[in-house]
Amino acid sequence: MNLKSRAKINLTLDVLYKRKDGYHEVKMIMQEIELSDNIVFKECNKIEVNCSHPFVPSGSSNLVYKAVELVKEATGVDAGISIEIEKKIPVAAGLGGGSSNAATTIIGLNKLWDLGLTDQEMENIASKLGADVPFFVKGGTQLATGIGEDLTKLTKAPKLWVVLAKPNLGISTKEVYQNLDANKILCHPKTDRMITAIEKKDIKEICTNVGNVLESVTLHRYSNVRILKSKMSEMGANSSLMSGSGPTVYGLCEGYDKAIQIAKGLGPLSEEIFVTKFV
Ligand SMILES: C[C@@](CO)(OP(=O)(O)O)[C@H](O)COP(=O)(O)OP(=O)(O)OC[C@H]1O[C@@H](n2ccc(N)nc2=O)[C@H](O)[C@@H]1O
Ligand SMILES: Nc1ncnc2c1ncn2[C@@H]1O[C@H](COP(=O)(O)OP(=O)(O)O)[C@@H](O)[C@H]1O
Repeated sequence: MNLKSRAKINLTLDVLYKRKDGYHEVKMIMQEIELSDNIVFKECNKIEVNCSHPFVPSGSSNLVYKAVELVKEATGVDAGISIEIEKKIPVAAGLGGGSSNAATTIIGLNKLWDLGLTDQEMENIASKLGADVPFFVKGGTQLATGIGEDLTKLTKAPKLWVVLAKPNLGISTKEVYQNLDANKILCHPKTDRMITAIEKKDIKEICTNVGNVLESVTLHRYSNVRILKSKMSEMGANSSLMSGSGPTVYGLCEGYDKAIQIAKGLGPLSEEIFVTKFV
């Protein structure tokens, strides 16, 4: 069996405060995009996870392996599986690639092993793997609160094209959060306005209200992320923003031709550029 494992971007990402457990209380709107990895499931008598990408581990430290173990633990199934991850989503990029692979694994095993798990049960398993993992069980457009695991499905957002540019550096989410002072955030995104804009399918308002407080950490440290963001806007994207903890920057466009034109213009500045769209 083959399943697509799609990436996400954060249309908004607000941090409300740092919690006692060290995590940050967030309020963010996540959007699933078409860019995807391919996950291949094959019958096997033990757990095997392979990925040929140089920065993604094979074997037991891959999030997918951990997802298989958790599904087995939660359901009592005694079976093996061989999983191959064909990577296209840039790694450590703010696009949730590993989280998506883990959620797709839970969904895949639910089908293959005929487990009858509900979405809620799959989200509960997913939340043990990482803050971003539960989002990918249902995908689409969702409001995420808590550390990212309290989810509310929103109306499907209107179709927008997305130009992604990933600078040649990997970013640790943990480090970005550690370098954020939640008490000194000057400008919080207007999440509620974004929700209304999505409900009304108001593209202009959606593009006006994108915002990510983690930009204050990553843009400050890396000039190439700053440059990519301003170039996207200069070249005519309706808006541009860093996704998650970065360093990927995205530009939103109403038309495919504009998105392609921007992607071509960014060529010399970034090795990994994709044109994709909202799911
Ligand atoms: C920033 C976001 C936005 O969507 O995405 P990415 O940039 O990773 O794609 C997420 O909050 C990332 O979610 P995820 O990547 O699953 O995070 P986890 O593995 O659970 O946590 C990694 C580390 O980030 C910090 N962390 C994570 C989530 C959160 N709400 N507060 C935190 O402080 C913690 O230090 C944790 O040890
Ligand atoms: N299946 C996986 N796909 C991608 N990265 C993985 C996977 N399993 C473990 N990792 C590790 O998780 C880290 C974060 O990767 P990723 O999920 O792509 O980040 P982000 O959420 O910032 O886009 C990487 O350094 C990688 O080594």
